[in-house]
Amino acid sequence: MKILNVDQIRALDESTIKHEPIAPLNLMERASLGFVNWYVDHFPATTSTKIFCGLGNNGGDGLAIARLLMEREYPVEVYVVRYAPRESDDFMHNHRRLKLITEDIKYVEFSRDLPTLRHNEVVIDAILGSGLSRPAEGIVKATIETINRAPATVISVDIASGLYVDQANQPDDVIIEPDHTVSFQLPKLAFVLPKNGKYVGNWHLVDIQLHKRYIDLAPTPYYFTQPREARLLLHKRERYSNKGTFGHALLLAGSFGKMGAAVLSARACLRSGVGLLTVHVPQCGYPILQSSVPEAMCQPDGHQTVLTGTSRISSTPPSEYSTVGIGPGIGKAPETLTMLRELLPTIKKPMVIDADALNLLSENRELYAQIPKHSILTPHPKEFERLTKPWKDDYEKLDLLRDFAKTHKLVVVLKGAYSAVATPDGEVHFNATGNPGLSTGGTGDVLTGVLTALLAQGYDPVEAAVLGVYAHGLAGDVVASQRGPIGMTASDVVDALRWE
Ligand SMILES: NC(=O)C1=CN([C@@H]2O[C@H](COP(=O)(O)OP(=O)(O)OC[C@H]3O[C@@H](n4cnc5c(N)ncnc54)[C@H](OP(=O)(O)O)[C@@H]3O)[C@@H](O)[C@H]2O)[C@@H](O)CC1
Ligand SMILES: Nc1ncnc2c1ncn2[C@@H]1O[C@H](COP(=O)(O)OP(=O)(O)O)[C@@H](O)[C@H]1O
Ligand SMILES: [K+]
Repeated sequence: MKILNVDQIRALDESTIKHEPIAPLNLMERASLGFVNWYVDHFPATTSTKIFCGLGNNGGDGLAIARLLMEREYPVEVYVVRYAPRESDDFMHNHRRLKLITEDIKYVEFSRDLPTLRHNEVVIDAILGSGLSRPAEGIVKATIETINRAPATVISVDIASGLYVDQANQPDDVIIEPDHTVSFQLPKLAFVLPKNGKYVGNWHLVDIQLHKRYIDLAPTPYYFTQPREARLLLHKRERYSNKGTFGHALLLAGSFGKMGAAVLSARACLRSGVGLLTVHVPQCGYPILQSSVPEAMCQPDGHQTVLTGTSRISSTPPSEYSTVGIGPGIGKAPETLTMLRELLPTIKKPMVIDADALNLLSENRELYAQIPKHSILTPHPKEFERLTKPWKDDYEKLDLLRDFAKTHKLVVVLKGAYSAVATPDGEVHFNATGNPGLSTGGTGDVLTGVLTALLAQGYDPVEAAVLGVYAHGLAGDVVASQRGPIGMTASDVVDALRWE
């Protein structure tokens, strides 16, 4: 699913009006009805509802929502925040229509006009929408502050008032902090950026049949992966397959005290369909891996506690495996850096690079050029900062991410809520699955195992990253639904991986 910018959203609106064709007012009615259908599903008709409307089309939506809820006999109070002398045409039309069914529209010009908001009521925020062009001030600011202080449940129409759709807010901007945002048809870039979490709440999309062809043709680097799209990437298993069909992966993982990372990664790799798996671990990890992951072959390093790449048993060179995954728990010993330095030029196929392998790279940036093209790197934000440089806001971070992936021709998974998969072409695919239960040690190692398995099976690296990140988050969601997010462990995530 595409994520469009604010100009495209406006043009999409116009394109829908022109091509369907539909009158602008009817489109507003459709959007408002979409919101109301969502509302009715979530809040009973006894819910005391206060709707705050601005003077643009977001306010027009608010007025139409008020009328539609009144028709459904919700106890509704309407407050129009009069911050400017001018109203949009569709606002005016809906204002007239609402006045036909109620005398009781309240106008807020001064702080004293603002009502008291209680915990058992719902506030609908339709003050400012995608037309936001400057920070909220004066009575708009006072209204937003009052709503934010209130114990009421807050729902924003389309986007929280004061939040920009696709550009950074300033730290002192006053923005609605909703419990929910109900937006129209397509997600907005602002919804998937970490700093905006409290200005978005839980977000929901209502389909208002905007012009499909416009959406199909609109150029954008940003996508939001839907379950249906992720599932389409899954390869089917042929009836006449054998373990050779699904690749032989080499995982370089673990060091003294961090063998768990190797175990988790290996288990996840096996749970993700790899045909054969060899894990190269320091000698101290040999009995651990052999007993905890009997399905994997284990190759002990020549060194007792860290990886050096040497082995006393005769072994296949890394370049001959279907793919190589490196990083979980390896530490940053000088010998391990030497191993990485020697390994990279020999590998000609995309590989998976994570954790301390990324940190070693960031301390030795001359190695970037040696990373096989289209490899998958899986930094969390701190690791990504080490690989690049600090950013001033989430938008600058996104630019850095796209730039890094493009410059080095890599697939970069920037992990976190809504993990972002950046492609060598400069696209970014945001992932929807996952939850805060995954914020626990070892879940990143699990992801490395998953991605290594997919590359070994011959998945295209971008598809592997999009599908793997999706399946990993989904496993986390399954665990959260069974036992709640708080006690989730990385092992639970491995066990919950499913490929269907
Ligand atoms: N596209 C879709 O899918 C559909 C969209 N629909 C709805 O339309 C909404 C967008 O409507 P919109 O363009 O009228 O914008 P909105 O934010 O209501 O008001 C802009 C006005 O506010 C002003 N203004 C700006 N910042 C300000 C500030 N800080 N303080 C005070 N004023 C400020 C600004 O002034 P200006 O920048 O022109 O000087 C302008 O006059 C969208 O969010 C959705 O709800 C649906 O109905 C149909 C389908
Ligand atoms: N709040 C969250 N919502 C969704 N996914 C999350 C959240 N927090 C963490 N994750 C996921 O959990 C994993 C954590 O990886 P990482 O930080 O490398 O952990 P570790 O190094 O302990 O293995 C990533 O895949 C990340 O996307
Ligand atoms: K709003």
